Amino acid sequence: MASRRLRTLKRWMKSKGFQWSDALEFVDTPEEGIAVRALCELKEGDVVAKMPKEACLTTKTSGAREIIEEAGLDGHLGLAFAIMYERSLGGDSPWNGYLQLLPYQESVPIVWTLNEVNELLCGTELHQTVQEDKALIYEDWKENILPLLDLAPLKLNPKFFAIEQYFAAKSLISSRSFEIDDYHGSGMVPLADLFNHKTGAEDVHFTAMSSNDDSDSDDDDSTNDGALNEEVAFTQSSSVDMTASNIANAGNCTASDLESSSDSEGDTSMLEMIMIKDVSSGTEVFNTYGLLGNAALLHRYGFTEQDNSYDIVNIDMELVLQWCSSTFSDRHSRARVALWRRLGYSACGNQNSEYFEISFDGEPQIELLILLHIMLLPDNAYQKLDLSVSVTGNSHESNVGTTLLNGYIFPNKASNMSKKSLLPKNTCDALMSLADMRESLYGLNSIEDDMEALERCSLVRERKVFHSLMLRINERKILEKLRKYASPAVEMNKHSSPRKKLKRTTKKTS
Ligand SMILES: C[S@@+](CC[C@H](N)C(=O)[O-])C[C@H]1O[C@@H](n2cnc3c(N)ncnc32)[C@H](O)[C@@H]1O
Repeated sequence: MASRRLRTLKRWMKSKGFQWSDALEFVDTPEEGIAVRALCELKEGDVVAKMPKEACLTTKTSGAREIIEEAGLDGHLGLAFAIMYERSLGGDSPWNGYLQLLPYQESVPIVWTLNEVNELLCGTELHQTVQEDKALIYEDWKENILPLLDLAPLKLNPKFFAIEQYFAAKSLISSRSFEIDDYHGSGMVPLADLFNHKTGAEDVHFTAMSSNDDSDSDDDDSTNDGALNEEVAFTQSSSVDMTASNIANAGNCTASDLESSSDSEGDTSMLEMIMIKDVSSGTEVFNTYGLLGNAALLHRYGFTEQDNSYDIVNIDMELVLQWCSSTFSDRHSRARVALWRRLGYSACGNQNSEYFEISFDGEPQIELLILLHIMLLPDNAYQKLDLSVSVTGNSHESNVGTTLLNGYIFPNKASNMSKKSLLPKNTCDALMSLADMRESLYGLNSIEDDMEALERCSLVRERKVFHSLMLRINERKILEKLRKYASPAVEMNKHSSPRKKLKRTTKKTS
């Protein structure tokens, strides 16, 4: 039996022209919220849900459109204002039936208190990012939203536009919004946002047909007529309106396919959820929010996954320089870093925040290995290399997948060969030191303490503690693997996996 809030949502969706397969069931539990389940077998290619763009909550459809446009509130700032505005209308909002189902906020770290952020995220990839996010979000609100509350003709009720409401709206956007099209930008897509996420094992995809004609926007350069824009960031499906013409055998719960927009001559007014694999009866139907590590999942969606192979740990350039300063003079370190750069190497990030990635397998980025190696070169070897770079330029990469630096061979970026087997001992020692320094950022608790704490922790009652422990522990396990990688005693797997192309996803801003 569906919960009252789900029944209200379904009535609202029907009244707005949403369609969903009767083979989908929405399940609402107090512990886990809403999930979507297959009531019978679903087949790859089935269109299981259709959502009218006009019924999505966007800066174009909201009653606040004029205010948003006049105030120049772009992107997510405008969408957050639209959410606060529609919430302020209560029962008078056209989205009331949808808004009543949403949580007040999603428990993502931007809505945690600063104390919680400092305590729970200390040392993790998210700590600094979330501190910065909180400050930036506050500034955005103060600069753009607060002044609107003083404009009498707008008659905005300050209660619904306070900083807490802004943070809450931002948390809903980060965890539930979709990129709709060039005209609407990102928006809240009812029904699509009921599906939970599974990394790399999703069942449905969210698709949006680019609309060129339903727009009065002046950017006429959207050339992808009828092209399917696949949104990799989550989504789900919902059940079909029984009146949909192409539902077969609904009474017997045979999965029915809604007419796809791509079949119906590029109907750009509808968004769709399409099955990308067969799903058997009784199982949950998952979307994907992207191939994300735990830091990014917690940051945007408020949860983590056990054994997430997209996890990474970063070692900041600052930490590397700190290690250098404990062994070498500043002059030495600066000269070696400069040579490393002249050889054409760089770290991830930008000049203000450079970092090196350690993959889920504990493998450091090759650029870090080369920097450490150059840092540790004896003076005469350094001078020889420096001279040869001055004479021949930075032609240090050969074509055969390796780089030869003063007698040591390093694999090139694209190369697959094991890096460890080629590492000089002093580079391994430096890696060990860096692993220890990175580990110390987590504070006094050992990884064993964290694991015990996780065992005692209730996912339902202590969600923030649970997911932050999961993040910490998995990051620390990567550092353990880095130590193994750098340890001369352990024979490494010579067929190490190719580095996954991972970005530092935690730097995202909503
Ligand atoms: C788009 S909503 C999905 C529907 C949501 N379960 C609800 O109750 O409305 C995204 C949110 O669902 C939850 N969620 C999604 N996938 C999850 C997963 N694999 N594990 C835990 N929570 C998940 C997170 O709270 C996330 O912010």
